[in-house]
Amino acid sequence: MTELLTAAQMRAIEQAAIASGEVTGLELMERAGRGVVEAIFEEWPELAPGAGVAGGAAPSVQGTSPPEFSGQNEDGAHRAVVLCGPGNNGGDGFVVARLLKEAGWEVEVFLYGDAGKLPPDARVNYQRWGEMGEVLPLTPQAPPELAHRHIVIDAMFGTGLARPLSELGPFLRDICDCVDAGGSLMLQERWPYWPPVVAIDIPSGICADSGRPIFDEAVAERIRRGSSAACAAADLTVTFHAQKLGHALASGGFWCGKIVCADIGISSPASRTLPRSELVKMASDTGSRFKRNGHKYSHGYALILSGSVGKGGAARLAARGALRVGAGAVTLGCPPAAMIENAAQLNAVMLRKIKAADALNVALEDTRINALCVGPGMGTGPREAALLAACLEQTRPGASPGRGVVLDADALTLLAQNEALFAKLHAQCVLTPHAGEFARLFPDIAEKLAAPATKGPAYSKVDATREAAKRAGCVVLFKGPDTVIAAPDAQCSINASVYDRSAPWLATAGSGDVLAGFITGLLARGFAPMNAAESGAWLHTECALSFGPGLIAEDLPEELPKVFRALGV
Ligand SMILES: NC(=O)C1=CN([C@@H]2O[C@H](COP(=O)(O)OP(=O)(O)OC[C@H]3O[C@@H](n4cnc5c(N)ncnc54)[C@H](OP(=O)(O)O)[C@@H]3O)[C@@H](O)[C@H]2O)[C@@H](O)CC1
Ligand SMILES: [K+]
Repeated sequence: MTELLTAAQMRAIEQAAIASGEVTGLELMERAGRGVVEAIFEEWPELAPGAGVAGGAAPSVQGTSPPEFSGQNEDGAHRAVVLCGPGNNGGDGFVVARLLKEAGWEVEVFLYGDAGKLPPDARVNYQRWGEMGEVLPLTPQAPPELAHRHIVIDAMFGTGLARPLSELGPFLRDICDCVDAGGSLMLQERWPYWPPVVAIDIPSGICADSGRPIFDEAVAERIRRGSSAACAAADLTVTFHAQKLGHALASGGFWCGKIVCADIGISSPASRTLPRSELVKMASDTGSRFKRNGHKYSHGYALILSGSVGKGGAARLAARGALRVGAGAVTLGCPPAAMIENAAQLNAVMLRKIKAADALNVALEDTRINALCVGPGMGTGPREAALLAACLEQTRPGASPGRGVVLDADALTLLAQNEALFAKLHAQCVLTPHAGEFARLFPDIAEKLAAPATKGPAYSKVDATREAAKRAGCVVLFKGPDTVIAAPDAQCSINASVYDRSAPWLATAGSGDVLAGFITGLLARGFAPMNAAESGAWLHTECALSFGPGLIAEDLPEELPKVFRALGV
């Protein structure tokens, strides 16, 4: 997990740096533009000065001839189109145009908006560029030619996007087409028709706080007809200082392509999110550190409630996850009829008959049990509702011993159906809904999140999860490729499986049950609910990355020892 900022936080950091005299806005813009150019040359070394493409043919692929068009003008220069917008994102674009021109490129610059209204720093860079080349108007009626160029720079809108880019939609479609068509091709193969698109800060049209494209009904209709796009896709996005929420949430990761964060030399207040090093430390705590001495029960004891005959797989996966993550002992509590089935499948996990709520209360007289997991494969009948009520009662803050409880799957369905149960939620609980479960539990919040984003900053998954956590009075882990974890006091983390942490194979049956087990095991180890949820989610992704494609849920707990070893535990 890395520190992610909102657009407002980034502006505040920038303003503080300027106010302290550390740097001027103009210097920041220069560094931003330089960061973009450096990232381009790093990503495509064949475009870097002295790489041998300029003045010669485009590099060939595996000894084959270069494409008919090699992309250079008659002087052999590389060619770039820079699309600038009316704010400081456009200002960055003018810097990039100047730096590329200084590197010998042929650069065409277009401005969307009125040059007279550019903010001061952008205007200075507009004027500096004006001494080197012309600026043409970017109009939807006469969009610039993108083919036969080496790079397209999207500097139209960044963190200041406030409204839908309605009239630019058809042109954005062309940009998306470049990215779509070129996606699987090597750079030299995509030329001359599909130049790579480099977005400055964030692809234009994407809200930096939510990762959602901002569009209105008119654009939505045009998108449905295929004649428009809501935002400009990118092959490479270069952002500054720190990634923004919109790079990780919703479809942000998809539209950004690859992301690079350029250092523009400003210091900022300490991170309020959990850095990776902290998680590594916490992950280490789940392994050897707490196990240097003591006995199994001093490492935590988890009780996982299971469903009836034939429904025990989910709870068994959770139990295995809890044990592997480091709980000293794990018991699976199941209806008597399911004992034989579970006994045939389990060894290290212990078994106990729990027919109904009274049996659960007896089981919980064992004060060594300090974490519970309720819901995976459990069922949603009256027995299960009573079990859930008993669990909530037995884990309430102040009860002795202190216990944490993970509520997943069928427990979430029961909570959605039963207001009285929902009202019993408390600070020791962790809810782990996927999108469907979240919508059943918090329909009004889900509706807000699903409503089209028509202005920025748009309502985000972070907003939704925070609101849900506050209402429920407990930690909510809202699953997805952009998992968001929030506590009632508004603490929030994102565990996004995007970019180099992308693990689409994690979307496999039973994977959520293992996650519930990981969190339960960490609660048993004494982690606070928020830390247990954050670390569980992070380890879950690490296991998926470590295993790779082909992963099934059973593999996740078995991968943990390898992940711990890699962490130096
Ligand atoms: N913060 C930092 O540290 C650094 C920031 N830097 C850079 O600054 C960027 C942020 O600049 P920014 O604030 O000027 O916002 P930006 O995205 O250029 O757009 C604002 C303009 O767009 C307009 N507008 C909005 N929506 C519109 C629409 N739908 N259709 C039409 N117009 C629309 C809006 O108009 P208004 O709403 O004011 O009427 C305003 O004119 C940031 O992303 C980064 O690239 C770097 O230089 C280095 C350090
Ligand atoms: K942009």
